[in-house]
Amino acid sequence: MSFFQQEESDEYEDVSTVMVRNSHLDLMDQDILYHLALGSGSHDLRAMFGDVKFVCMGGTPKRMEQFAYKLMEEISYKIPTGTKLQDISRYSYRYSMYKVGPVLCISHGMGMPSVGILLHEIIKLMFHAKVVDPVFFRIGTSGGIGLEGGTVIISDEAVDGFLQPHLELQILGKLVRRSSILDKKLQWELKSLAEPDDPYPTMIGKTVCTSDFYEGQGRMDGAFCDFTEEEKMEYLEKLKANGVRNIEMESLAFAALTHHAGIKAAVVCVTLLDRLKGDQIHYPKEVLDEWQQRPQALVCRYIKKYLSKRGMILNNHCGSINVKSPRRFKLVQQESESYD
Ligand SMILES: O=P(O)(O)O[C@@H]1C[C@H](O)[C@@H](CO)O1
Ligand SMILES: O=c1cc[nH]c(=O)[nH]1
Repeated sequence: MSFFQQEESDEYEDVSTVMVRNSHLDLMDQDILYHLALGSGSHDLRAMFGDVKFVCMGGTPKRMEQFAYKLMEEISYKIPTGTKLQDISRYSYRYSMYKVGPVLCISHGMGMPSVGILLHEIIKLMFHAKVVDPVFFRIGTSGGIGLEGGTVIISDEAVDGFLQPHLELQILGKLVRRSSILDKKLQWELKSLAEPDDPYPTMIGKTVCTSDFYEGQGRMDGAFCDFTEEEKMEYLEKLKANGVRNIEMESLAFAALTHHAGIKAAVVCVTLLDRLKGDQIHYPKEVLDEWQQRPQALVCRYIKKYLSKRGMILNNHCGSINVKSPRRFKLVQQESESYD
């Protein structure tokens, strides 16, 4: 029996809207989500985003646009002929955001400061829109530890370079720690969706999150390097011995901030190389593009399964859904531009 069969739908029953932990927001007459080019005064956030169930984030605008179109196909979400998905945050010139029925697909840029700013604003967006129990995913890339390129890792824990499971923030000149906890059950549900035919392994493991791609990840090919090959290998072997499967740059902030907001979240990354064998990412673009789609495929299966189980897979015309569904997905007005 699969995980999904064992855990019947009550595990997913909607129970609460997203809460922010900031009483000051109540005193503001409007909240400008500056980096999203949205605001509670300028937009009807409830009407635009009230039906969101999943928020998917990844580094680049292109990946997230590609993911949005993949989802469209998978959940039969239609937009008017001759139009294309609109980048809702295009006027921020920071992040890109696409909405496909109940799924938001957003680029988060590189590193924890970038994903942290985005999470503050997306969590507030969920709050203003009165979104009920959303699930957040990061679909990313990473360096493998003793694993070949193309391996999919579902993070069971996000830790820093000292292997500590918390995010350290400097707030008002003081160090504040937030636990970087990810939802265990969600990890196993995702793992259960890896198919025997997938031509690559999918595994659960610990993820190290660093503040830098080069020296911070023990690379010797940056502009600077003050350590030896032996010191580098000693560190990477230590990570391996401690159950670390991959290294990337966002999971710690992603896990800590979603956990602080009480949001269920998962990090799914593909490895682009084995860091025990080298530093440079030398695979052809086509190979890397295909690898990047692997975490997307897993998350897509999860979303599809969730929606199918509730009779929420969309019908064949714009934004409508089955009558069984308790909520209606909204079609954010799409641009009247033809596909490129
Ligand atoms: O989601 P992405 O592919 O951006 O994640 C990793 C971590 C850094 O943002 C970036 C470094 O190349 O890739
Ligand atoms: O080695 C890698 C590859 C992708 N992203 C990272 O942060 N590190």
